[in-house]
Amino acid sequence: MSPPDFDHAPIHWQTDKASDYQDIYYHSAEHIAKITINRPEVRNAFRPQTVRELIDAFHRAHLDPDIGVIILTGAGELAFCSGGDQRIRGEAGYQDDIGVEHLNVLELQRQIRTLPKPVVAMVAGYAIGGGHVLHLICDLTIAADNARFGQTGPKVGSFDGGFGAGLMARTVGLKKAKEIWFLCRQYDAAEALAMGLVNTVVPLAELETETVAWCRQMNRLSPTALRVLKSSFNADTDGLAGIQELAGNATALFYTTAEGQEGRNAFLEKRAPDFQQFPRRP
Ligand SMILES: CC(C)(COP(=O)(O)OP(=O)(O)OC[C@H]1O[C@@H](n2cnc3c(N)ncnc32)[C@H](O)[C@@H]1OP(=O)(O)O)[C@@H](O)C(=O)NCCC(=O)NCCSC(=O)CCC(=O)c1ccccc1C(=O)O
Repeated sequence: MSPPDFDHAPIHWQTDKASDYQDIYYHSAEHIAKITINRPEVRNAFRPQTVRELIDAFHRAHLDPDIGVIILTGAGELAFCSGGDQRIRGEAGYQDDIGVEHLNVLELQRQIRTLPKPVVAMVAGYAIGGGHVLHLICDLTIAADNARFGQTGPKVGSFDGGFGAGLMARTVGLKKAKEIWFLCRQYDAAEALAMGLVNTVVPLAELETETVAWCRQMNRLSPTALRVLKSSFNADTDGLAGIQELAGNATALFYTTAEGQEGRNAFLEKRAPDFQQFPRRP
């Protein structure tokens, strides 16, 4: 008899009743937060309000010490996200309720990169345009077998020359990244797996179960090791901001040591610090 598979057991999400999001859902259970773009009528395209709410939800999951891993997904089976809502695209960005034009998804991208917890994209259906970039930014991607991936920028008069181009090239290689952007083709889940764009492909009916299993496995590991690894993977791509994130982790760890605390204590006690007591390790 095989042992019980707790990783794939059902999960019972708690809905957050306190938040008044219009465009997203926030669920949590077992140290996992699940953030869902809920605009299925437009294949989960985002508007400035959607992005504002996503930033708020990620901030919340970031600050919650009970959350170890975050899932980003889209409502329904037809799409993860179809990028910026083209119906409200103005002359210089996406218009909010009072007509101000934004490209605030770029802020969300940076937030997911620097958030010190693993973020997993759970993709059913289309991940297209800015929605494709969002899954790319996430640390891992679990795809359903109905997933379809691609960029449309040069077709609809847009492009993402930041992470959308640079991180794509580092993920799938330069030639493939240029193909994705220059030809605006769509790729099925098997092709995405073959080019290293996703981590695994599962039947649609098993998408959430498998994603949760991966999250449960990560939640059993050292949060500090995962945190420092994430910033290490991102450091060179993200330049000084990446080094800042990695170094910030070193500073936070240093603060927890007696050596780091000696400096603070000496200042508060108005005496000279005694760093001679600490070893110069090889
Ligand atoms: C996603 C599709 C391939 C799905 O096709 P299909 O299943 O056949 O459904 P449709 O009938 O086409 O769509 C159903 C319904 O949804 C509407 N819709 C779909 N996508 C959008 C959208 N992005 N905006 C608005 N509305 C959308 C569609 O019109 C239908 O509505 P009806 O009323 O029923 O007609 C297909 O829908 C598709 O190709 N969609 C468009 C994909 C696209 O081109 N997206 C925009 C890419 S550009 C972008 O995302 C920029 C983002 C950004 O902010 C940015 C800015 C600066 C730098 C970087 C970025 C960045 O990329 O992040």
